[in-house]
Amino acid sequence: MQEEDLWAQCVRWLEGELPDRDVHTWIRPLQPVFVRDRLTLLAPNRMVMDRVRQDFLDLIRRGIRVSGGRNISEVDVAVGTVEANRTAAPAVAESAGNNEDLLPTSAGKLNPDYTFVNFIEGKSNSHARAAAEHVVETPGGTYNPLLIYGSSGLGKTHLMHAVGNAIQRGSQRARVVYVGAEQWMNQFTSAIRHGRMDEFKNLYRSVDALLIDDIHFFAHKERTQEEFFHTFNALIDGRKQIVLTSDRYPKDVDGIDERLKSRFTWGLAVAVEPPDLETRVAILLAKADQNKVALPKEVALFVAQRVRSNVRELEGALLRLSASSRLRGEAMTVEFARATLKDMLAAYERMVTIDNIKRTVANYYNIRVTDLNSPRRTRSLARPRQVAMALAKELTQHSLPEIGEAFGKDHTTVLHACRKIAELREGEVKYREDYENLQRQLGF
Ligand SMILES: Nc1ncnc2c1ncn2[C@@H]1O[C@H](COP(=O)(O)OP(=O)(O)OP(=O)(O)O)[C@@H](O)[C@H]1O
Repeated sequence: MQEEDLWAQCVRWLEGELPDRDVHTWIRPLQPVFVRDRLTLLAPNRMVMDRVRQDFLDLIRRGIRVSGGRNISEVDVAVGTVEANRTAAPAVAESAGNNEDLLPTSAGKLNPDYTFVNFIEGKSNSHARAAAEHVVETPGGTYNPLLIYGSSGLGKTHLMHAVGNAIQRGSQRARVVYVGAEQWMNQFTSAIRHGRMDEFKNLYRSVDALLIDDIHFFAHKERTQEEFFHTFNALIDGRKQIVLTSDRYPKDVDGIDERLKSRFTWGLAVAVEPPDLETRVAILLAKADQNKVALPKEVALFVAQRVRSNVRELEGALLRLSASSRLRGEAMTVEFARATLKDMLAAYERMVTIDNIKRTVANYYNIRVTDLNSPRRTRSLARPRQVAMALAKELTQHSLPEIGEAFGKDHTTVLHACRKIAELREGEVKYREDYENLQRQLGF
């Protein structure tokens, strides 16, 4: 059996064993990588990795066995992603628990494919991209540190590497170090254990550009934060560039020291948002082109209309399409895409109904679903209602009048709600965060 089919079969088996929600939230985001008798499941972030390890790994192992994968002797989970153009080589961003990692020689390598040229620009990421390009022109200048924040799979790491690659190209001698926050912490603890703190400090304080991914990981790690605080100060004082990524605006990350939080936003903190439809189509077409996959525009549109949560999932969909079309020798039509991505699309469609949105929003704001339908206009109800309407417009295929009807309002009220929420998200971090949290809870 093809390895890809083995995983697909295992997922089908798991569907019979687990609630839909668990399959959608924890199992589907995993990307299988088979190397000989070993299966590594790449999780999009640490949270997924930890949860899968804790609650689902045994069941997954059973699923692999009953799906005919008896030759697979080891199954594990790591954080990482399969790059579309290197199917067999997983870029494992951080492998948890490897405390023996030491010093920057073992820091992550810059990914040469993560360049500005390969980064598709859209409304959702143009600020972040412009800021990143500015940093390349004047490293250690005004945008120091540059902090890029936003949900998973939206190109933060890509942009960070693009900065590193460009600085490196500009000066071969520049010492650019990229490292995940977790790896940095492991190196730090390892340096303490082995009495190599001087070496650790010297190395990290002598770089020209330090790129640290996922700094939200520093939350509640006081000693690591303390050490990072000193590294940070030394680099900023020396006018060396720092680039950071985080899954949230730093002020909203609990468990990070206030001094550090404020330093994170000394330079520029810039968000990447989920890409709009046009950008999703452009990304799919560009990735297809890079990988020499003949992807018709209408298929790109079909996929982009449905796979909306993040770019990594778009890449996953493209990978599946190109692998199956090659394997089966079938042309890439919309029908073919519909059949090949059936599971993935079903999960999306199942998740997002207006009722589901109402339930999720009501739960988030601690109000009752019936409050969302009531004509009362108090702010505490009106805002969640507007948020629910805006989510319904963005995440479902329903028209404005249909959404209006579901809330007992007319379509102009829905339109007004969408505009109002867009404006609030633009202007206030709190609204942006609430909206993104809700999108995430709804599977986007
Ligand atoms: N605008 C874009 N153009 C081209 N590729 C993109 C774009 N945005 C994201 N990608 C691709 O999507 C994948 C995921 O992006 P990346 O790893 O940078 O996300 P991230 O925001 O760092 O996510 P995480 O927080 O989970 O680490 C990468 O392969 C990246 O190349």
